[in-house]
Amino acid sequence: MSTSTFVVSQPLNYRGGARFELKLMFPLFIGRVIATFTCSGEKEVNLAVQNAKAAFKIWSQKSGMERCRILLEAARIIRERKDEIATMECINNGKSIFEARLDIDISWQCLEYYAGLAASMAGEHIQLPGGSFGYTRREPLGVCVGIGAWNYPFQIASWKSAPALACGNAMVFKPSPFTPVSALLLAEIYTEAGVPPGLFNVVQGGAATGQFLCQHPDVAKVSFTGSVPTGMKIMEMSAKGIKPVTLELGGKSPLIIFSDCDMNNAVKGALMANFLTQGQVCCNGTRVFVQKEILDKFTEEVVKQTQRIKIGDPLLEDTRMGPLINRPHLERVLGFVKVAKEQGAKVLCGGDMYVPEDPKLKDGYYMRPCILTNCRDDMTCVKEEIFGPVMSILSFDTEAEVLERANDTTFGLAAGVFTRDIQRAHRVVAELQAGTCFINNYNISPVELPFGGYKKSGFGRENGRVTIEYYSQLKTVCVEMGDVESAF
Ligand SMILES: NC(=O)c1ccc[n+]([C@@H]2O[C@H](COP(=O)([O-])OP(=O)(O)OC[C@H]3O[C@@H](n4cnc5c(N)ncnc54)[C@H](O)[C@@H]3O)[C@@H](O)[C@H]2O)c1
Ligand SMILES: NCCCC=O
Repeated sequence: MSTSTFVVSQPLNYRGGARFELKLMFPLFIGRVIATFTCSGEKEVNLAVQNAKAAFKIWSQKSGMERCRILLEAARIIRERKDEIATMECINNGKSIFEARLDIDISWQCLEYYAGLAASMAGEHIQLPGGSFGYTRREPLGVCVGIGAWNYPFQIASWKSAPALACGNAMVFKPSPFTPVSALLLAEIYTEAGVPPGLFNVVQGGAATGQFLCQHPDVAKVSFTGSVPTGMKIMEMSAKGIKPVTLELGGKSPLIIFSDCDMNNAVKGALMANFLTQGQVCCNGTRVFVQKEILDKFTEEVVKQTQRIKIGDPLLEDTRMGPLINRPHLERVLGFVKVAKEQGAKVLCGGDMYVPEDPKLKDGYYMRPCILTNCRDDMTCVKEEIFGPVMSILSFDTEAEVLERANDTTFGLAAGVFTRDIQRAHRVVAELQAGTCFINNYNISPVELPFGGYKKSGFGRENGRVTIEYYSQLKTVCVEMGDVESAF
């Protein structure tokens, strides 16, 4: 597959175990149209939900072990087709092939993890007086909807569908219209692995399609990944149907670097916290607080390493940064850099458009990764989610001061701390108002650990054992072994 020739010719909607055609939208890769499709309307959404309902009847009757075997087989197929899926993801999103492979690894690991839990899902037995007893059953919810963002298309589809299917649910998934391609591969893999046709469906489209899904009376739950403003709308629509929601939203996370840190690791951590997927990562630690004593040394080293990041064709092995998702987004990110300068920040590197020498990449939405210094907490670049490769460096004196400033945000997705002082590390993370905290690392995603936000970054969790609770409901059964003692 090559950067200049890739075009999708197969249909991009998936219902009842097969692809079906609709045409109109035009996702781009490096400035070129790679596929066309039309948004699913009310009729298509309804058909997908009906297909999912029919498949749910079969799937929910299977034992945990039976579901486990099929999910393990799907994980095996993903592993076997890793390079092909990663290539598709790279073209779908623009992230480097190196990173796309990591995303696919995390995806099959997620399926494997929930396959394991499917077999061990169980309720409780509770002894009551006189030989009576009660027990609980963990039951699926029904048809769940997954709505995804464009930054981790395959991984988001996996993180939502794996726990949903493990619990016995069916799913209708809507990818972002900017990255419609790779969720289809997951749908085909589930079918090949043996799920009933219709268990995992893909409907393509934007806001209107998403609304049809959220408002559908036969949908039992919505799991959403995306921005805070859209999250509010999803919650409002779900509230009208009393549907449980999981909201994985945006962030503006702090990364705190104390002067006693291992400098090498802290610099590597700051790069991991800011420049994966061209900086388009929800949990990025974009507010980098550095203790005054090491500010100059840290800044010098982080700039040096940022300037070495290889930007270019994401399909090449040594590329670490591809193009941003589209032109409006690139312009938005560059706009943040412009405002930062106007507000007094100093650009130490990058922050401008980048035109690769390779002529086939010339229409791509590239920018050079940017480091801003002289930042203040009240600047726009420090307060708002930029969702691009822009790191803001802020200095601090004391632990108490940095904690107050780190928590001074309406977001609460993630946070990180670098220090060699183990007691300080735990004391600081205990005070940080964030759903996911990293000590001496950043932006790693072990599927065994729950991931999700505090405050406006959302609620509910993905990954980890706890997610079973977000895709199932508890039934209590009370069993009388004696006679009824009537009050009447
Ligand atoms: N917390 C997380 O796990 C996580 C992960 C990835 C991205 N994000 C966040 O996602 C945002 C970037 O993604 P985006 O630009 O795709 O977000 P977005 O909110 O614009 O869109 C997300 C999805 O919602 C759909 N949508 C839009 N309007 C809708 C509506 N009214 N009803 C139903 N669906 C609707 C879109 O088509 C898309 O599929 C950032 O804020 C980022 O932080 C969060
Ligand atoms: N590695 C998963 C990050 C999800 C947020 O964008």
